[in-house]
Amino acid sequence: MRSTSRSPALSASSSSRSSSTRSSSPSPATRRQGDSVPKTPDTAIIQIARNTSGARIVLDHVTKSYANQPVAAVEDFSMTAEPGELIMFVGPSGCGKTTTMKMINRIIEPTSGSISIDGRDVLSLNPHELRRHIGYVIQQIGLFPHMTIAENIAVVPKLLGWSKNAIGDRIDELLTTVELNPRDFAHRYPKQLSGGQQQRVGVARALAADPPVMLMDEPFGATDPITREKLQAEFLRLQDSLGKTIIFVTHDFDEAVRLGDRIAVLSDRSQIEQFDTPANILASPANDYVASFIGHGAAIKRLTLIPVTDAVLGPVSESSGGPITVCDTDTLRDALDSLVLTGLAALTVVDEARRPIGSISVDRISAVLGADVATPTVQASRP
Ligand SMILES: Nc1ncnc2c1ncn2[C@@H]1O[C@H](COP(=O)(O)OP(=O)(O)OP(=O)(O)O)[C@@H](O)[C@H]1O
Repeated sequence: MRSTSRSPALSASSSSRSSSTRSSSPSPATRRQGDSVPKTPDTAIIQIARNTSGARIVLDHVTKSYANQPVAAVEDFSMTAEPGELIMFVGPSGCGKTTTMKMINRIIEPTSGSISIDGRDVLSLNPHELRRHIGYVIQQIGLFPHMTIAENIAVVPKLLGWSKNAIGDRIDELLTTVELNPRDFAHRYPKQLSGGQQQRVGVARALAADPPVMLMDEPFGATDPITREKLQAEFLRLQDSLGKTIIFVTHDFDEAVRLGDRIAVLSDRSQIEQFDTPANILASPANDYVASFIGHGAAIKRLTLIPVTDAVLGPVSESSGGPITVCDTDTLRDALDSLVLTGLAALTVVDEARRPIGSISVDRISAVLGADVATPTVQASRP
C-alpha cells in the first residue's frame, strides 16, 4: 500500500491517534482516540530534535497485524539504523516496506515490539509532536494546493512556534538548497511547478525543522527517468552535507544501490533476506531470493560503486592517448561506458590536474570483478 498524501503537518493535525505521556503511556493497543495533546513538547522529543545530524533508530521485534488480516503485514522485524545512515528498504509490492517505515513516526501503530530513536521509546512519545520532528517525504508529494511554496515549507516551523524572521530565512535557505530560486518560486502555488520541482519542495518541506530522521516513501517514483536521476544526485549531495538518518522505501533496486549506505532486501511480512552494503549484496547475494531481486546485470551494477582507481591501471602507453580520458574520480562503470562508446582498447586515466596516471581497459575492469583475465602487472604511476 502506498502512503497517503498527507504532509507531516496534516498527518499531525488530522491523525486520530492518541497522544500519551512518557514512561506512563499505555501500550499501543490501549491508546484511545481523543486523548489530550500536551501543549508543551515532551522533553524526550526535544532531546531527539536537538540531534539534527542524525539519530540512531532501533526497531526491536516489531510486528504489525492489521485487523481482519489472516497474516501479519510485518512480523518480528528487528533492525538498527546508525546515526547519519541512509537505509534503503527494497522489496516487492505488498511485502510490508511502507508499513514498517510508517511505524517509526507512528502513522501506523505496531501491534507489538519496540521502536526507539536515540534510545527513547517512540511509542511512549506524543505522536503529534514526534511527527513534527521526523521529516516525511512521499511520492504523491502532498503539497497543500491552496498554499504557496513558502507557506507549504513554513507549516511545521509555524507549528513549532518559530519567529516570522526565522521562518523566512529558513524558506530562503531551503529553496536555495534544493536549487529553486526563492525569488522565483516562494510565491508560486504547487500547480505552477513541474513534478520534479514539486518533489524538491517536498524534500525542502520535510527538512524545514532540521529533523534528525527522515522517512522517504518512494519520493522520486512518480518522476520521469531523467528528472529522477537528477533528483537522486541532488539528494545524495544534500545528504552528504546533512547526514540525517534516513529510511528510504523503493521498488527500484538500482535506486537502492545508487543511494543507500545499506540496503534491506525484504520479502513477505518484511522478512529481512539480506541487510548489507550495496557492494556486499551485489558481490555476494545471501540467497536465491536476493539474487533474483538484483536481477540481471549485477556485474554492471557493481561497477557503479567501484572507483576506477581500484583497478590495476596499465601503463599510459597502452592507451591511445587521445582526447577522451577517464577521471580518477570516475567509477568503473563510467570507464566502461567510455570504452564502449569510443571502441578503443584502452583509455588514459587522468588525475584532477589532468595528468595521466595510467590506462584502463575492459580486461582490467573485468579483473576487478574477479574475472580470470591475464593483464600485465604494470602498476600505474601515481603522483
Ligand atoms: N490499512 C490496512 N489494512 C489492512 N491491510 C493492510 C493495510 N495497509 C496495508 N495492508 C496490507 O499489508 C501488507 C503490507 O503493505 P505495505 O503497504 O506495507 O507494503 P509495501 O511493501 O509498502 O507495498 P507497496 O510497495 O505496494 O507500497 C499488504 O499485504 C497490504 O495489503
